[in-house]
Amino acid sequence: MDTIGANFGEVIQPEYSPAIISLALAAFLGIVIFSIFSYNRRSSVNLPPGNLGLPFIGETIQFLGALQSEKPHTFFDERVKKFGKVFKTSLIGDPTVVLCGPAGNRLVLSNEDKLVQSAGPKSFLKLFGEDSVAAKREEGHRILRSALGRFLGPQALQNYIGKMNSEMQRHFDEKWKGKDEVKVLPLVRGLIFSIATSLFFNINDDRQREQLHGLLDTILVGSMTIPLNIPGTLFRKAVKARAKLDEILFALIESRRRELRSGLNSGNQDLLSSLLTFKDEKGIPLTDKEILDNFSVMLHASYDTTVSPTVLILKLLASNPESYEKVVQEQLGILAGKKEGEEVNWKDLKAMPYTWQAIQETLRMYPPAFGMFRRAITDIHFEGYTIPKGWAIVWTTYSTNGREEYFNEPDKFKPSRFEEGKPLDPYTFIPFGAGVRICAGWEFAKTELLLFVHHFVKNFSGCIVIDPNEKISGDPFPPLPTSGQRMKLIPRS
Ligand code: HEM
Repeated sequence: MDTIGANFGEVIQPEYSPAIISLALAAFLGIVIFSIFSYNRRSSVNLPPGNLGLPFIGETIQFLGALQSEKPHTFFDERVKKFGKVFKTSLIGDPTVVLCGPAGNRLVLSNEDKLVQSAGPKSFLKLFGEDSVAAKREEGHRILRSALGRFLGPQALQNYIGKMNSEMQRHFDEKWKGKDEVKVLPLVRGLIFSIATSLFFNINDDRQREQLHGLLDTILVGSMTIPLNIPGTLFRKAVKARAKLDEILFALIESRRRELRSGLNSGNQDLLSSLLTFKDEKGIPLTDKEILDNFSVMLHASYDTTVSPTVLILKLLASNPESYEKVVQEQLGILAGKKEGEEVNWKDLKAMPYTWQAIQETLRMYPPAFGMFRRAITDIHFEGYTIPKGWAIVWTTYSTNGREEYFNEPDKFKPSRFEEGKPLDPYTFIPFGAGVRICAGWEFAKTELLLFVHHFVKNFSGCIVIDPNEKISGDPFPPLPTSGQRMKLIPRS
């Protein structure tokens, strides 16, 4: 694993075995004891076929190993071939049923709080917070979604597009322009993080941004390890980083509260103001813990997921000149209607259908999220099998996105498959999930990705990926070029 955060604040050296081993150990330490009792007791029910793997460890190593490889879908493909689209396994300490294909996706994503509820690894919950939108359920989840919706909905986004534009332009001016060659991944990481800190907290100071970036990286590393809070572990480091992050963010909360009280801030300036001024239908504001946990989860959820398609779309366009030319023509058409220095606006984003098709095709070929875990809250009967109450359930993008059954010539980059008037079968293309837990930031991500491509085309007439065969793999997810994707740039004259 690469050293993460080496350029920022705290330098983090991976001193222990990688995430995959830690998670296996976590399983070994007995998180699954419950599960063993549970499925032995229920041996009379018609469980789906599959392999529960090694005692305690289950198939966690194979699962995370596949997600870290160039072919992350193999874990699912091999088992679908052997057992069918509904199979059992044991992952990260839990007996698990994986549901593949649109019918399985529909079952999980349209039955939140009826048949299933959110569930995630313990280390993740501890570090990102039990009061975050990703962890809360039922009414608590609904309230947090509506609090975040004030900041992430299309109405609010229209107010932030100017800020996103200036972050992008500044970034290209400072880090890309005048260079013959760049390493894309670290640059895009910096850009996406800067946009988050600017729009979430109105932090514009580079040193403070770098400090937060270092803390987030430490938390991300720790969230995929054994949740052992003892000196020397990566988890302990992550817990300390989360405490430091809270300290910084709490100071921001206090100072913003003062500004809001004295009328110096309008309440819709950024995510911070938006959460501080939110009240639910009963007039109850969010607690400080809810605000902090949601900052933490928002920083995480908006980061690598967006970095991955932002980097990979350049690779895919560079190797598909016909598609690249169409994107260029669309973007130049928009620029032609602008005065010197005038930036694109919300209306212009609606006039980028082909660019959006190319982004969707990138998300299809390289889904940033493999899917998500849920827990069965009742016995579920599906396709002749029973998924026992308490078992984990996985829905996955990898069961549809790359399969010939749903996408003709799935290995080819064909943005036209997303053309208007060519409806896709429901639940076959769901990079952002679906239903009540659909990604809260999907429109934010769409705006960021469209603006990134726009600014790239505005500044460069072309690019060449130096190593077109560079490995793309997750650590354990989302997919990223392993050497950072070096590219030659051709400036637009
Ligand atoms: C291309 C970029 C992104 C992708 C592919 C993506 C994908 C996803 C997926 C698959 C989920 C889980 C859905 C489930 O549990 O079934 C999710 C949840 C979430 N995402 Fe994103 N995401 C992206 C960007 C963002 C951004 C930019 C933000 C914030 C600004 C964000 C905020 C969230 C939040 C808060 C949740 C939790 C929602 C809930 O549990 O109700 N995401 N995302």
